[in-house]
Amino acid sequence: MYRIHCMNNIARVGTERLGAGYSFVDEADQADAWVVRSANLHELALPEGLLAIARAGAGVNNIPLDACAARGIVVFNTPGANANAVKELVICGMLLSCRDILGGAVWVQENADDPEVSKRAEKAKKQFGGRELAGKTVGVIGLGAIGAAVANAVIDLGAEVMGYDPFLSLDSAWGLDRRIEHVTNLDALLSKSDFVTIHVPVTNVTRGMLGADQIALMKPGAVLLNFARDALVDEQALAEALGDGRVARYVSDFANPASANMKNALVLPHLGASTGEAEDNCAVMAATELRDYLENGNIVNSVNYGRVDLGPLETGERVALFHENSQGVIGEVTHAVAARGLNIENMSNVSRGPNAYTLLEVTGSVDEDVIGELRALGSIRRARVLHATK
Ligand SMILES: NC(=O)c1ccc[n+]([C@@H]2O[C@H](COP(=O)([O-])OP(=O)(O)OC[C@H]3O[C@@H](n4cnc5c(N)ncnc54)[C@H](O)[C@@H]3O)[C@@H](O)[C@H]2O)c1
Ligand SMILES: O=C(O)CC[C@@H](O)C(=O)O
Repeated sequence: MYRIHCMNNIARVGTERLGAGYSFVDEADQADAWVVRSANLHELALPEGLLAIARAGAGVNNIPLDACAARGIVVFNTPGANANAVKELVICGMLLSCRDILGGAVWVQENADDPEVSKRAEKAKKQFGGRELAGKTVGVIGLGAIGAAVANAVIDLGAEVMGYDPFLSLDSAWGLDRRIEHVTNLDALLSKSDFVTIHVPVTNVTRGMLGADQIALMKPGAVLLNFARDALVDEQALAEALGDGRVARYVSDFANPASANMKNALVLPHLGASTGEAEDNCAVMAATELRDYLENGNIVNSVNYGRVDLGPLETGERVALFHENSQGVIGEVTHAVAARGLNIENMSNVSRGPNAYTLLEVTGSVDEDVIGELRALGSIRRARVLHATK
């Protein structure tokens, strides 16, 4: 029985996906794995027995990835599972910034009791008008699951699209509409776009990537949309640009004391992934990843370890080893296993920086002595044996 602790509530289809071999515990330090949405894990102690963390969502800036990797705690996310929900809200944000739709709706509410409201509406409406998205240039920074979906959608609405992503994956590239102009210079995108929308993860490299210098390059009257993370933008510099009208609007999914008080800003309470469909997708994907790791030793969609996939564990046993990425470790491991009369049928090894993971499929019985011997090797940080259950 594996014990799961949910740091945030996740959709029921996800907990059901975990199934009979799983129980939910209230105490984080008693769990084999954590499931999390946006809770900040940076300040929490990582319990000795914690094997994995699944982020039901895309962004992992709330999780100490390196500290987890060093301890052999695999961190997963759910790539693309909430992308459609975010795409729809980004399009909504663009359209809301084109005309004063919210102002118009408030005007109607305020005049609801006036029997002359329909006549007066025809006069009042000119203050809420604006422009169309069609024919404008939209600059998309980051063409992953969300950015690519936004780029394709706005091109279908008649906009011109410039896309910037120096690390574009082959999968994303295949899915992009051919009419999207691929730009390699962020400054060019900023100076030509009527709408700029950012869809990159926040990392030590991207933090503050839209700083005062980049904001100064934006086309006068442009709109900036940020449904990725607030830390990507220098919001103090942006407040000044919004104040003097150089940037017309800021549409952000991240309420904080700075953005909530900005002039000409439309700020939402982190609603991008808040649809039933996205929550279900994320919860099911997170649960599937956890099961595959806990039961089979496979690592799929991890953000701090490479991919290992030996398929389902149907017969025999597997040994999962986290170790230093250093010369001679694999030799020591295979030697120790062979000395115990176990035959390695299949094996996969991945490394990322100083950390490595090796999954061995063996015939023969892996008893506690073997595991104890492996653990005694100086380079091994965590060893676990997995038994076929069928
Ligand atoms: N508002 C929300 O509720 C919500 C929901 C989902 C995701 N997000 C945020 O959006 C981000 C993107 O999500 P996604 O699902 O598209 O992730 P993704 O991993 O599919 O795409 C990110 C893209 O950014 C690109 N990139 C990385 N560094 C870059 C750089 N310096 N310049 C340009 N491109 C760069 C990558 O190559 C990748 O294509 C997440 O990391 C998360 O922070 C927010
Ligand atoms: O869980 C959420 O509600 C937000 C998730 C979102 O920010 C993400 O990065 O996937």
